[in-house]
Order: sequence, then structure tokens, then C-alpha cells
Amino acid sequence: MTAYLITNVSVVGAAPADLLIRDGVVAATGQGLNAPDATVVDGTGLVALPGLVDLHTHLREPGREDAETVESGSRAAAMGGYTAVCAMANTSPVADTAGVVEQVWRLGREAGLVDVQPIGAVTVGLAGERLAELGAMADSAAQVRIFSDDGHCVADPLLMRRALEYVKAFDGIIAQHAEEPRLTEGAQMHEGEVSTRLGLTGWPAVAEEAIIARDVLLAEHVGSRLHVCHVSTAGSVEVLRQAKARGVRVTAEVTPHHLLLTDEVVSGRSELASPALANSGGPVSGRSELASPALANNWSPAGAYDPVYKVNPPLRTATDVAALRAALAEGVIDIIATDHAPHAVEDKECEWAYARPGMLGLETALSIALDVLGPQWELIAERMSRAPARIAGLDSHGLDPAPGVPANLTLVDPAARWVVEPAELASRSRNTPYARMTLPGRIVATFLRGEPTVLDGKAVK
Ligand SMILES: NC(=O)N[C@@H](CC(=O)O)C(=O)O
Ligand SMILES: [Zn+2]
Ligand SMILES: [Zn+2]
Repeated sequence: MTAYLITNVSVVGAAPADLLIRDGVVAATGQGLNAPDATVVDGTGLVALPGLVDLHTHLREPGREDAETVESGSRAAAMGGYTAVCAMANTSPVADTAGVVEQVWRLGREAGLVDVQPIGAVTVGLAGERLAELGAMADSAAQVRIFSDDGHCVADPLLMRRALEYVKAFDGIIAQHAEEPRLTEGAQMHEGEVSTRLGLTGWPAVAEEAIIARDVLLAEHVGSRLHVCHVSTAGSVEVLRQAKARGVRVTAEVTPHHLLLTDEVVSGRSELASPALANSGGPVSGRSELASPALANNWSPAGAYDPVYKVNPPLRTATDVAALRAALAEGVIDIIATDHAPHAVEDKECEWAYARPGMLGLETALSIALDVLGPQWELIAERMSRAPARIAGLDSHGLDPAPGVPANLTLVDPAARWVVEPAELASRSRNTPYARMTLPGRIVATFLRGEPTVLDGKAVK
């Protein structure tokens, strides 16, 4: 194994120091380290973070290897600074048996670019009718602890209760895609002024909030762990705030796109929600031109009705974006998760109503977080690495670089800017909402157990 000496690097924003990586762990930290056998990586101007951990990734294998494979998605993750991803169960076949989760887990090991932790389905075939083999998946080689029907809501309250109760035995967690299906029949985008103007069927905020309210009560009643996927509304934040104040065992995630984009982009307006919104306190008009300072003046949306902006839950209003940002800063929302949702060209570049929902996220997440949060490295490390690792129970991830700690880390150049070229992404799909946008912050290197997966901004294998 090669040793690496990263010189003059700021560890999570601290004063620059050297980091020596040897035999898969951080061997030493300090000033002027000397290691003649080590490959030197000049860390001047770079920030070292614990390797990012994504609690919500769609890898599409098995079944849609044309859109993504475990290997291509793992490479996209490494390029984005990730060392671990949790792979959602909505594959084909669905990851609802020990056999499928072990297959995904094994493919992740073979690719060797990030740790791929499979998520198991809650119900057989994601059909919402009967519980999948949760215990068998937990006992499998993949040691599944997170279960989710993501893409679908576990809408039946009795099934949801049973699932929450079942996973208590092994400290598991149910990750809910909160969408009351009766309230979103035929829904195409956020229900509001823009959907009315565009003539698209709306997806009301209450469809999300009603399920979260029900589920925190269920989790409280049975004393189980609930995780809420892709929170997207100000009302959801209030439900979560109250539940957490009561001590309910609930955690929540927000995606980078829900922190930046609003429903106005569907109409073709070049509006990005501003970081300043987080401090503005009051509601903000969904119509005002709110450019994100770093991203201003270099971007305009792809055009009205471009399905690249179709996603579940839908992009919401500037008021929601402001509430999500404030909740993330406060800790009412625990983590940023990408909901990386690759789709093949034919499923995305078609008429809005026929397009599949979902956006790429892994390779742009850190840049969007940096734009939205600014260089708050402690907060970024907490929300993108430490907290997701804790929630998922990934013990060797989410640890700040320190002697003896597994060398899972990423090096960021905060001063670098890059232009998102969809064809140059490591993902097999192209459906990024940030095409040709100039983004701040570049991943220079990523190390998985002391071995580089990305070096000089390029994938190593
Ligand atoms: N987010 C999406 O719009 N799509 C996801 C499913 C999901 O996360 O609900 C997908 O699998 O494509
Ligand atoms: Zn979902
Ligand atoms: Zn998802």
C-alpha cells in the first residue's frame, strides 16, 4: 500500500497542517511531517473533510444498467467527494430479499470506489401490501439497517407501524418517501401559483406534511427510528421541529436541489433562491429575482417545461427554500442527501408529463452546499458526513482525519470553479439541472481506506 503525505491542508477549516496516510489509516497529523516513502499531495489552499456519506442514492443496478451501474454511480460518488453511499431499493428486481441486497453489496465491493450500503425495501415489490423479508436482509452479508420504499410512500398506516416495530429488534430505521398518494394523483409539479400559470396538475405541500405528521406520531407511539427522505416544504419543517422537541426519534434530509432551485425554473425563469434568504426571517415572494450570489449571472434555466426540473418531491417556492436552509443550519434537518436519480435520455428528454422524476446529484452536491452554506466547514462536515454516517451506522465513515482513524476523506479546493458539462460527468446519465452552470468548489482528491479513488480531480480507476 502506498503512503500519502498531504501537506499544508486545512482539516475541516482548521489551521493548515500535514496529514500522513499509511496502511489505510491516518498515521499522523501535525506540522512538517516527514515520510520519505510517501507520495506527496500538496494540500495548500485545500480543505480536508471526512469522506462524504450519502444516505439516499439511486444506483439503478440491477435492472437499468443503461442509466447507472453500481460501478458508474460509485465513480460519480467518489468524484463528488463521497466515500460511502446508501443504495435505494427501487431497482428491478426490487431489493426486497437477502439475495438482491447481497448482489448490490457485492457489486459495490467489486467496484471498490465507495462503500455501497444497500437499503432494503419495506414492502414486497414496493407494492405497499405486505412486509418484505426485513429480518433476512438485516442478517444477510449486506447487514441492512435502513429500509425504504422510496419512489413510493408506505401509505398504509398499519404496514408503516408494523415496519417501525419490526426494525427495532436490530436498531433499524424506516426511511419514508412522504407522499400521500391520493393527494398527488396525476401530480406534475408543486401546487401553487406557477402550476396554475403553466397548467400542470399540482403536488400540494400538504401531501408531504400529512404523512410526516402521521409517521412521527407512529414512531413516537412505538418508540422506533424514522427517517424522512427529501423534506421539501416549510410546513414539514414545522412538523419535524415539534416532533424533535418532544423527543421523537426522527431524522430528516434535504437535497441540494431543494436548497437551491424553486418551482419558477419550470417556467423558464432564471431564479435561484439566495443564501441571504436563510437570514431574512420572513416570507419571501416566490416571484422576486433572487439570485444566489455565487451563481448569479452565469445561468439561465433550460427553458419552460424542461423535464430536467421534474423531480419528486417537486421544487417548491422561495419561502420553502428559506425554511429548509434555516432548518438545516439549526439541525431540525439533520443531513444533506443527494437523491441522485439517474435516468436514461429517453425517459427524461421527452414531454413533461411522460418524463420520469429525478435529478443527478452526487457530483455537484458539495458545490451546491458550498454555495448555499458558504465555507462553514464544520456544518458541511456534520451535515454531509458525520451525521449521515451516524444515522446509517457506518462506523468507519464520518470521522474527522485524526491518528488511527480510517483514512476515508476528501480534499476540496474552495477557490476553484468549474462548469458542469453533462457529458463529462462520471454518471451514465445526463440529467443534471446544473448543465453549463459555473459552480464553486472542486473535489481534488478522495481517499477510501487510504487509497485514492480520485486524484488531481480525476477518477483513479
Ligand atoms: N426523486 C425522484 O424524483 N425520483 C426517484 C425516486 C424518489 O426519490 O422518490 C427515482 O428513483 O428516480
Ligand atoms: Zn423519494
Ligand atoms: Zn430517491
